Amino acid sequence: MATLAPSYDSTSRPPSFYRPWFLANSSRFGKVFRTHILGKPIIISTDAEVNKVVLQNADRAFVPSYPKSVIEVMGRTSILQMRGDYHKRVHGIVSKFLKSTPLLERVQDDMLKAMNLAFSTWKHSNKKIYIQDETNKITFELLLQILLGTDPGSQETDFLTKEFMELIKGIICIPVIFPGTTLYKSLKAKERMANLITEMIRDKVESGAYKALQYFIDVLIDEFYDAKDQATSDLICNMIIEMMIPGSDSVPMIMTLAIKHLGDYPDTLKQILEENMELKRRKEEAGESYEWSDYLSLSFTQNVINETLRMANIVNSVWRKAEKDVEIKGHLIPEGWSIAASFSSVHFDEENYENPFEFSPSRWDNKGGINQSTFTPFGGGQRLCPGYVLAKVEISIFLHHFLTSFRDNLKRLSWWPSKRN
Ligand code: HEM
Repeated sequence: MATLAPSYDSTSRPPSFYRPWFLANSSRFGKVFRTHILGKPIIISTDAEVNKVVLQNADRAFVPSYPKSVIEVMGRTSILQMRGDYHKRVHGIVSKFLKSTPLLERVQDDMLKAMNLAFSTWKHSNKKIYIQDETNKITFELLLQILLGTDPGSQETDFLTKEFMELIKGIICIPVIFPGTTLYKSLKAKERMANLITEMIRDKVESGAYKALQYFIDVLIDEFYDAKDQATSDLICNMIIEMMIPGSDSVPMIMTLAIKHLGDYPDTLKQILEENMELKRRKEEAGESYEWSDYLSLSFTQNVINETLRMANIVNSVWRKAEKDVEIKGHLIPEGWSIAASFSSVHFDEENYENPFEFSPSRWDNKGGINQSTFTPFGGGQRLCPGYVLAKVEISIFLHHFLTSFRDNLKRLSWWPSKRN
């Protein structure tokens, strides 16, 4: 019989659960301090209020600043490179699509199908099941469905998944483009993905199928495609591929860590099970099927997700560059300097959270209006993550069905690492 493990085998990364001691204790060094990294002047902020000003002034005083390899892989026409009104327009299009009710309804159906398939495979497997690898597969195939409408298990899905694995290696690497280097191979993989997506765009345009506006590719064709301008097709390809980068690893990481925490804290597991079993009972008694919004109504489950987001810090800081001298709370950020707004530090700061290293979902009880400066797992301001509703819906659906349908198998969970002291 299979055992379930939360984390990873030798082919995937471990969950990003670590204690950023230095950053969490950085107030000892001052909450905003100056340093140099590779000779470049950098200001690191671990102050919630300073971070908030930085986030809210993106594009006016501060512009996003990323390593060269990220810019190469994401592309010069990436949303990260966009500024001003154009960025606002594109961010609005992405955000509207990812939050739309028809999309979330489809996500709930598709996820349920993918999870049922996974459960039946796990039940009959004798191997150890790695939750992170399994959720990676489920959510990446789902993401491809959302972006392009490709079916899980189809040739296109397998091709794009394989090439994406090569592409993602180029995100953090030595930025040298030369045959054989990681970045070169990554960009070649991106080219092969773009060729396939270009064909899909052509088919959609010729058949008019994009007019149904079902998938992200459809929305982008409708907004940007111009048959006389090849650059518009390239732009669409790039936007689709770049969406796979923030959309891929982040959601499975939170699913994995939520499950790991539930295994470590039996009282929390009991409480979340009761809440989810109650919803399942209600649905069965009324003979109703689930709506995507049902999952978000589970308040304790949302507390567990928020607490996991607080501690996991998938995006542990964002980087900006000052376009002019800016003074925040008496700290001068000179023009041309980079500033790293550290979310991890704020999330683990005792001034903001009591016993910050304790996994305690009940700290979110009755926190309807979550503090916008001390809780920023999805960033904020104009660059607030456009995928945050989708992410929360996917995580909530996963937790509900994992806990309720796969309940008898919870005892087969084998944790690594076990609870840290
Ligand atoms: C738990 C899951 C996720 C977390 C924690 C997360 C976190 C973040 C954060 C912190 C930012 C802001 C970066 C900055 O200010 O520079 C961001 C931006 C972004 N995220 Fe997410 N994200 C998640 C899931 C997703 C998903 C599922 C998608 C899409 C399918 C997505 C798409 C994006 C995009 C396109 C941006 C860039 C927005 C812009 O610059 O205007 N994210 N995300």
